[in-house]
Amino acid sequence: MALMAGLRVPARALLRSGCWLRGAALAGAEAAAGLGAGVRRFGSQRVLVEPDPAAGVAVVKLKSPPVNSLSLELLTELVISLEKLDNDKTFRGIVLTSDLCGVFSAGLDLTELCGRSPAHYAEYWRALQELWLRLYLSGLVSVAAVNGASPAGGCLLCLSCDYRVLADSPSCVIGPNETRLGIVAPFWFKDCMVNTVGHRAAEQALQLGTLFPPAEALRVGLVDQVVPEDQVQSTALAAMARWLAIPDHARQLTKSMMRKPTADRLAKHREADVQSFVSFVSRDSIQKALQTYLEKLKQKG
Ligand SMILES: CC/C=C\CCC/C=C/C(=O)SCCNC(=O)CCNC(=O)[C@H](O)C(C)(C)COP(=O)(O)OP(=O)(O)OC[C@H]1O[C@@H](n2cnc3c(N)ncnc32)[C@H](O)[C@@H]1OP(=O)(O)O
Repeated sequence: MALMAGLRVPARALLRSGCWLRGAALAGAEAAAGLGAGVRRFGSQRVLVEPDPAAGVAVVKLKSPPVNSLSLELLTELVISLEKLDNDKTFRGIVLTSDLCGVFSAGLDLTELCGRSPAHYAEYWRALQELWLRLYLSGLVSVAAVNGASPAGGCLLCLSCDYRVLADSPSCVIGPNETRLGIVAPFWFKDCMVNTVGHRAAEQALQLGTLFPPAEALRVGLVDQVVPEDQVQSTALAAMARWLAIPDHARQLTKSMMRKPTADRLAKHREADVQSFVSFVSRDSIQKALQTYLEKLKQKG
């Protein structure tokens, strides 16, 4: 304990990243899923990809301790992994999950949004747009296995998938809490919310910055299933099997028909959206609000 207190961040990071206590159970689950025997993991420093070529499915795990906040590096690595999987005919589906315990993704990395240059904000926002467009329009079936808290940008990742399974734990809150930070979700995040939960529920959640506990997230339709924590990945894989039973071409054309009009609203005006973000985030009042929020988070930790 004293050692862990002395090495606060690394110890927490290790606990989360390794999920030490669950290591043996996970190894067993991997073996049961057919991983390990001749099947190679790939990916990058922050994104672990566990392929199951026989099933045509890859489990994509975010592993950027301590909280999988969406840094420029994580966004870039995730786009690269998704592009690779999208272009590999072996794969028909991905399960997106977290390799950390208790957190799916803390959303945008606030250190990317504070005290940086306009050029940096623009580069960061382009990377976020790129990730959203790639995930939202992916021809692969995407199932989010949400095994931890998923505020704001974390929620956006989940909403961009085709199906969401959330762990039934009080810490596994999900929702668009931006206004609570004094910031505003982009219109394409708003559109995703509306498309998922309907206009009235989206309006309330976005204005109030609601973080839904699991039962409420299920009730409002933000997630499709809530299951015990240790069943999130297996439930996501079972859901995946149902989606993969549909012929790809018909499902993909239908997905595109449903999603392209939403994606096009951004795709056709990407640069204007970048400039609007840069001017918003550069305001003194927004910088102050973000700094204050980040300091509160650090004090809490
Ligand atoms: C101007 C922008 C305009 C529009 C953009 C709108 C679109 C999207 C916006 C966003 O996504 S904003 C980010 C919103 N995210 C949050 O509000 C989540 C904040 N974090 C938390 O609530 C918690 O950290 C947690 C995810 C529930 C995990 O809690 P836990 O107790 O497990 O960890 P702890 O709080 O101690 O954090 C550990 C460590 O990580 C740092 N941290 C947390 N979140 C972020 C983050 N989003 N960005 C950067 N850093 C983050 C936290 O400060 C701690 O750091 P420390 O170890 O140095 O103390």
